[in-house]
Amino acid sequence: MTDEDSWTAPVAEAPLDAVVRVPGSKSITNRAYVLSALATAPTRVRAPLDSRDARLMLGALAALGARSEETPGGGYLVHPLNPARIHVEETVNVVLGNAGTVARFTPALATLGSSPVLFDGDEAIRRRPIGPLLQALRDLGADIDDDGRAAPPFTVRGHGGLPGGRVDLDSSASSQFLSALLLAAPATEKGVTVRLVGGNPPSEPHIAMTLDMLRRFGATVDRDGVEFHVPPARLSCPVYTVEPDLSTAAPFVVAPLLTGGKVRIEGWPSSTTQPGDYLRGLVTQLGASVSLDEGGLTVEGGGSFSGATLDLHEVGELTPVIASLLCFADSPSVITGVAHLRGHETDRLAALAAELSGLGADVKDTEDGLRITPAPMTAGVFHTYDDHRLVMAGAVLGLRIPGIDVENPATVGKTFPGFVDAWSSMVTA
Ligand SMILES: O=C(O)C1=C[C@@H](OP(=O)(O)O)[C@@H](O)[C@H](O)C1
Ligand SMILES: C=C(OP(=O)(O)O)C(=O)O
Repeated sequence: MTDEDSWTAPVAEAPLDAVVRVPGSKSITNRAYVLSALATAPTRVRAPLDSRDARLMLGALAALGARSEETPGGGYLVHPLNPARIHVEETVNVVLGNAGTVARFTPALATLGSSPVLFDGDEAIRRRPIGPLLQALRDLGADIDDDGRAAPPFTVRGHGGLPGGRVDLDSSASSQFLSALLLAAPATEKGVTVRLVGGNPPSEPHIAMTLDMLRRFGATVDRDGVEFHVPPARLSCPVYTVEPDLSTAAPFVVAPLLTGGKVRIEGWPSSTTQPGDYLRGLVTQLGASVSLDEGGLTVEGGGSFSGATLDLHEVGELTPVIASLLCFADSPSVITGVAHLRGHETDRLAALAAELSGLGADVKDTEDGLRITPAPMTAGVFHTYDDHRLVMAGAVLGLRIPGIDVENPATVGKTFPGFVDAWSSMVTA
């Protein structure tokens, strides 16, 4: 049952036997759009994600002077940024929603124009970290006015280009700070050399994704440990095809462990930088059998599984779904390495501890993760804090527990507007 406010997640009454298609990767789509806007000729982005975050990115780029048009057969043709289209004196608005990729990747682009650009979004994005990125952009020559808030709303005043140069960056709160500097680097006058200081950035696969996609658009990228160098470059990539989103696939991949039977995810790439590929190893460790062929990934599961100690530092966005899964293990689990999740869409560690414990499991948030001690769980409301991945986590619980009412299911539209239908079809297939 779905109404505007809640959705009763379906229980799997029998082992699953389903084939699922998930939409394009948010992270690849939004990088492809940014790089297309910085290219010298239009790029056709094929099979992109169509969701709130992806639309916000297209909207931001349009506001900054890079228009895009839908192409027959799906996807978008993204035209290069034309800084001259931004009129002096008029303030341009970029709407961030709660999209980390839009908030972190687009401010550098506003330095290329010649008018003030105001960045703001949902209440939640005002609480997410961005200060070290704004400071690094200033160090590279950007003119940014944030009234000392180190948060949206802030204004970037374009002066027709970003000088670039060497900069130290603490990217420990989000890998997106580093990705943002690297994505913009080819468009700077001197290129950019970033030296990481502070703690190790999370989400290493997303950094690898940034480097890989820069290279595909023709940039040169050198990495020497904690130092990255990207010289100025003329970017181009006539066609870019987006992979399915393997993080969005997470609840579907783990489902057979809870229900038995099998689920096939179509289009799983044989080689990828996406963090979601970690799931293949994880579900194997938990007793599923997994086979990857040219057409996709098949996961077959069933039976009980033991808890695990997992460092999810590199794949933090998978935590909500994995935490729900581990509530059904036959021994306790510990998740570490994800302190930065307190600065995601919501404080995910606090939210998961509250919601999973509220339904009966014993889940505690620690300084950098979760301690999960399984216990019988019962029906109730699973609050989602306007976080798409909490909707997915609630759906996973519902496979085994009747009466899980997932609050505000529409918020899953950040990355997968069709999630509720796709999930229900999988469960009833
Ligand atoms: O660069 C990206 O596309 C992303 C990087 C990660 O951010 P953090 O490093 O802030 O966790 C990830 O969690 C987010 O969903 C997408
Ligand atoms: C952290 C996430 O999103 P964002 O791109 O807004 O950072 C996420 O999708 O889990």
